[in-house]
Amino acid sequence: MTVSSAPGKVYLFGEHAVVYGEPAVPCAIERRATVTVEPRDDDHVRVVAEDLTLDGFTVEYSGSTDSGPDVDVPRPLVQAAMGYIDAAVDQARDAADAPDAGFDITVESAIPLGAGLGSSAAVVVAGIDAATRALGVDLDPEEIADRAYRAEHEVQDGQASRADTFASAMGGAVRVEGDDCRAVDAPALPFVVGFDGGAGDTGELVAGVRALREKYDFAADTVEAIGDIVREGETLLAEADPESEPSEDLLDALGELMDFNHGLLEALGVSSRSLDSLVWAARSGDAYGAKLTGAGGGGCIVALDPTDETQTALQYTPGCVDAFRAELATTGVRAEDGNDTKTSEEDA
Ligand SMILES: Nc1ncnc2c1ncn2[C@@H]1O[C@H](COP(=O)(O)OP(=O)(O)OP(=O)(O)O)[C@@H](O)[C@H]1O
Ligand SMILES: C[C@@](O)(CCO)CC(=O)[O-]
Ligand SMILES: [Mg+2]
Repeated sequence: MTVSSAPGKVYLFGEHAVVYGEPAVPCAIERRATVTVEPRDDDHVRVVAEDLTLDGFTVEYSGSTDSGPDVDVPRPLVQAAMGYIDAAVDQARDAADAPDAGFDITVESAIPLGAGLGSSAAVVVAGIDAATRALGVDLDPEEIADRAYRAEHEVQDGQASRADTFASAMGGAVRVEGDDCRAVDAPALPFVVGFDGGAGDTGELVAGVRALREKYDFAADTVEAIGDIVREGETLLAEADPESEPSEDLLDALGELMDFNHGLLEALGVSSRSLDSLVWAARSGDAYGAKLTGAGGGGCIVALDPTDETQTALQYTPGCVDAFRAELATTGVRAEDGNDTKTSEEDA
């Protein structure tokens, strides 16, 4: 049996624009998805995913995952629920050159679904790691990131960046611009997350931005302006000492850029009334800045505040179902079963 976990993420800056080649800075956070894989003697795949909104279900199917499972649930719902796991299974079979490998898979996750914290990327990254290790293949985190990107790209109809999957596989703060993905040395930022209990459809929201960008030059300019915000923000991060607490000046400047970034995302139509209300609650709670994170439509906002004030303000805001501090996850994908050669090599 192999068990792997991978973290979710918040975007300090740059979601959506990253799909069109602008840079983005997502940061992995200590909320993880854990995938347990047991190889089977046949070619069946059996998935237990208790956190899915279908109230938890169990399916069993054989052969190619293309044919889909035979269960009594509307097909689009199952596809939405199963697409990422299916794609992770396909990637693992391909990496191990074992097209007929079968698995029993259990998914457990502390990352709310569709809420902008990268639940899909974490499940795919942890799933590929656990399933390839179950087949005796040990991929390095960069290769898992690449395969997880291909999985998200496929499920999201060709509309995905490498940002979520790279952050989840590598951990820490990262910078992604097209195919160029790298770690960023950043001080530990005091992230506070507010959750409105909702979710957005990543594919639909990305398609909406794409349509606006094609219709209006000023929408294309807005996407580029988000890229300018990211470039400004990464200059600030590069000047900061990654070993020290972030200074008040740095938090002030980053917060201003986050507020601006949220405004541009709002203009591109991916915010919502409840996300805006959480953003404003965080700002009046004394956050240095606040913005939606991830695809938007509903879900989470991220704010910067080293004190408890923003979290408290969010907790008292109608429509906020959860508010918590999100620590930077310094480790990306990792084995939870003691069988990881990646970690043992580092230890040696
Ligand atoms: N615990 C889980 N078990 C099984 N599948 C999951 C789980 N968590 C997420 N998924 C898969 O990921 C999908 C949600 O991914 P989606 O990209 O829409 O949102 P997200 O990744 O949470 O947010 P964002 O991409 O905006 O950061 C779910 O529909 C499901 O297919
Ligand atoms: C909206 C988006 O930029 C982030 C979703 O977390 C989509 C992507 O990068 O694939
Ligand atoms: Mg996602």
